[in-house]
Amino acid sequence: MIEKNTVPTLYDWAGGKEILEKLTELFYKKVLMDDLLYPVFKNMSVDHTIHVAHFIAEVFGGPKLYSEGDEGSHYKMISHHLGKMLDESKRQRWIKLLLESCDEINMPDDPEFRSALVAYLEWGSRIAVINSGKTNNPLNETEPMPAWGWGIPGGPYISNQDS
Ligand code: HEM
Repeated sequence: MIEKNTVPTLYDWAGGKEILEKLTELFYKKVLMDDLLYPVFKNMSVDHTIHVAHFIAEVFGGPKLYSEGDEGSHYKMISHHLGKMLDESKRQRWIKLLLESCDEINMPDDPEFRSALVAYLEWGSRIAVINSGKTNNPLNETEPMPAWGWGIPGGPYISNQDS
């Protein structure tokens, strides 16, 4: 049970680094078995799976696993999407497989967490599609990493029993 006056980060509530690494490991297994997404990801780098976990971890308020640990940046992440020519059908499949993976590894499914998670995935994936049609990176190299929070709900679900 969480204290009412201490709101965890999305990263902590999700289960931290281990759960996010487990999530992307399962997700990219599904991606590589998917007819629509296999051609997009068949040449992905060996570090891709772990880098995406670390990127999301950092955006969700965790340690700087991507920008410091992996020497990444928001600019570099955007660069990876340039010219990939993604479209809405690929984006929707990507989201579907990711959310299926969340359920299969029993990530928190309270309304507040899933609402914040889906909002972030919608935002990030739509930006990925937009940038995939470009050849030049629209960001400055010094652009900070995005940061995501709970939004209006303000924190995870607390049942009436706990109040
Ligand atoms: C919230 C949404 C997304 C996030 C946070 C994200 C994150 C990332 C990151 C961190 C990388 C770089 C990995 C590295 O440093 O090695 C990357 C690369 C890439 N992403 Fe995304 N991505 C998102 C959405 C998408 C979507 C919707 C697609 C396709 C449907 C996509 C396709 C790719 C591809 C093809 C690469 C390059 C893989 C490689 O060649 O190594 N991404 N993404």
